Amino acid sequence: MKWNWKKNKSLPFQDVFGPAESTITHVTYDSRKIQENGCFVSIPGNNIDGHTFIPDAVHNGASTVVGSDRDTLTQYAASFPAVTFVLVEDSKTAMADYAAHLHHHIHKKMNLFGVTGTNGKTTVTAYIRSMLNNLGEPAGIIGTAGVWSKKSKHPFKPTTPTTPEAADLHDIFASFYEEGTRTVAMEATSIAIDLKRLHGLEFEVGVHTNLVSEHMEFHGTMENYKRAKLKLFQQSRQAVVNLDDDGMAQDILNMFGGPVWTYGIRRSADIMASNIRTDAGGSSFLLTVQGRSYLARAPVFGEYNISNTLAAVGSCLAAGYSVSEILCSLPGIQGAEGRFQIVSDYPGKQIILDYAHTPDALELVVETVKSLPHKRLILMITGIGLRDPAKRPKMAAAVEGKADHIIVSVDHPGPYNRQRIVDDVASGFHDPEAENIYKRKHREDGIHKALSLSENGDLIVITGLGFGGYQVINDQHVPYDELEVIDSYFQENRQLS
Ligand SMILES: CC(=O)N[C@H]1[C@@H](OP(=O)(O)OP(=O)(O)OC[C@H]2O[C@@H](n3ccc(=O)[nH]c3=O)[C@H](O)[C@@H]2O)O[C@H](CO)[C@@H](O)[C@@H]1O[C@H](C)C(=O)N[C@@H](C)C(=O)N[C@H](CCC(=O)O)C(=O)O
Ligand SMILES: Nc1ncnc2c1ncn2[C@@H]1O[C@H](COP(=O)(O)OP(=O)(O)OP(=O)(O)O)[C@@H](O)[C@H]1O
Repeated sequence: MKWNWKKNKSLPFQDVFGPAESTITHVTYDSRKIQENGCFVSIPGNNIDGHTFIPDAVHNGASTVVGSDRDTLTQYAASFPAVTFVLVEDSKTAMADYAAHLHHHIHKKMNLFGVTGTNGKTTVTAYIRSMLNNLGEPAGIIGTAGVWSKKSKHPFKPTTPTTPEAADLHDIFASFYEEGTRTVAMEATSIAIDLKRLHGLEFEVGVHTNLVSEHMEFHGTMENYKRAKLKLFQQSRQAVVNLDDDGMAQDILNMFGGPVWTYGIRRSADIMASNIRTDAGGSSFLLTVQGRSYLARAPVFGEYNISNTLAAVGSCLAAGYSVSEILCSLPGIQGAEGRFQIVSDYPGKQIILDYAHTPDALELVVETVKSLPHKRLILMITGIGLRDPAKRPKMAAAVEGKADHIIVSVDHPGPYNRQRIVDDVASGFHDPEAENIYKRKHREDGIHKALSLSENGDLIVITGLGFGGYQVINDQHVPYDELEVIDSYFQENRQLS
């Protein structure tokens, strides 16, 4: 696409140096991804200033370089006269605007659901996707579980854990649109919102799950964290709000002017669930929508997943589906990988994998599994190197005395000392040296230890960040496959002491 920077008034910028016209085939923030006729957006990062990589980007074929540092751009414009240099006030918002322009603002033709909240985002997006697909509306998801169109997993290589950078998002929307997936349920994390990855998007529905303390290492205070999440609702036409949540439900209701569907189990709301009964195949419950009740069934476990189901029901109601259509789609609802995933490949072993990585999430999972038949409960919990260290001992406190054996291990150590992370978690137990507590510095060893402790009839519950395809070790994304790790135990029948 040829861009004439001076003539096209819809492209915001402050100044242009070099040729006023440039050909652009892709927009990216990473010089290593630049190819012929790429538009490189230099972003001042946490580690290094993206302006440093301008020569690399030009060498790799950039026709256009965007940045916010006037002096640097004018210097490079003199060295590379064939390249267009575009000065902007804010590189991140410019990147979102330019990526949208490159793809002819296709996002405006798409039906976007944005899900925010501390816990449950991935699950709710997966539920919405499966319900809409069951209802005949091709829907995809974008989030921690990866990028899935209606058909299959997208070959997108993530550079962020959950919500991709704006340039990547617009590429994904374009490829979804091309293959006929016009509806997307995506996770809208507070960090992504603060870092303007969602700049310019308009959501048909903004969905809220809950707000408890998380990501303090980024936001610093709960107020900042909440403020970031609230911004999603400034970009949404309708809202789905969990009234059971004390963290931010009322704040959304106070600020939001559009149509709202509220949901809740403990508090009166537009959409409610009661009389919840769980069996080996899932849960049955009374679904009440605006005062009328219906018998509903869904293959989900635990009250929190009923709550997540209500969020998905609210999203489908907001999208215009009737209650009877929704009731038909509920039995086909599907969760995301690793979210209360039951592994039934190994006879005699009952294994449940769950992404719980906050103290609250951990408590809920343990409460839920306790209602399933079992002899002993063997539980693995983790401390996350790359997240707020203050949370680590709280993970132990959340489960103390609630399992027969507890294994403490590590997720995403990053550059941090593994032993320190394990010890930080264990310090939350009254007696960190108790004989039913085992410390393992590597997730793989923790899982093998849990399996080696188990006998027939025991329930093995492995929690933490085992899904996503990698673990961050130092500054490397090292490939990691949870199911392979489990399988290797049975292949080797290894017994760790
Ligand atoms: C805090 C944060 O969001 N960091 C993201 C940010 O990294 P950074 O600011 O450290 O980047 P940097 O290393 O200083 O580099 C600066 C710029 O130079 C560029 N560069 C760098 C090297 C090079 O050779 N060429 C080049 O052009 C980089 O692409 C970048 O644009 O830009 C990188 C490139 O996109 C991201 O990979 C990185 O996400 C890291 C991996 C991360 O962990 N992000 C987390 C905090 C995050 O975003 N999490 C949220 C919430 C998760 C959840 O709760 O579920 C999420 O939405 O994922
Ligand atoms: N509605 C909920 N309330 C509380 N806890 C929940 C809820 N839904 C899920 N959880 C717990 O949180 C864990 C993570 O769930 P999920 O991946 O859906 O959340 P998330 O918000 O996407 O988290 P992340 O952004 O960190 O990936 C689950 O495995 C479960 O233990």
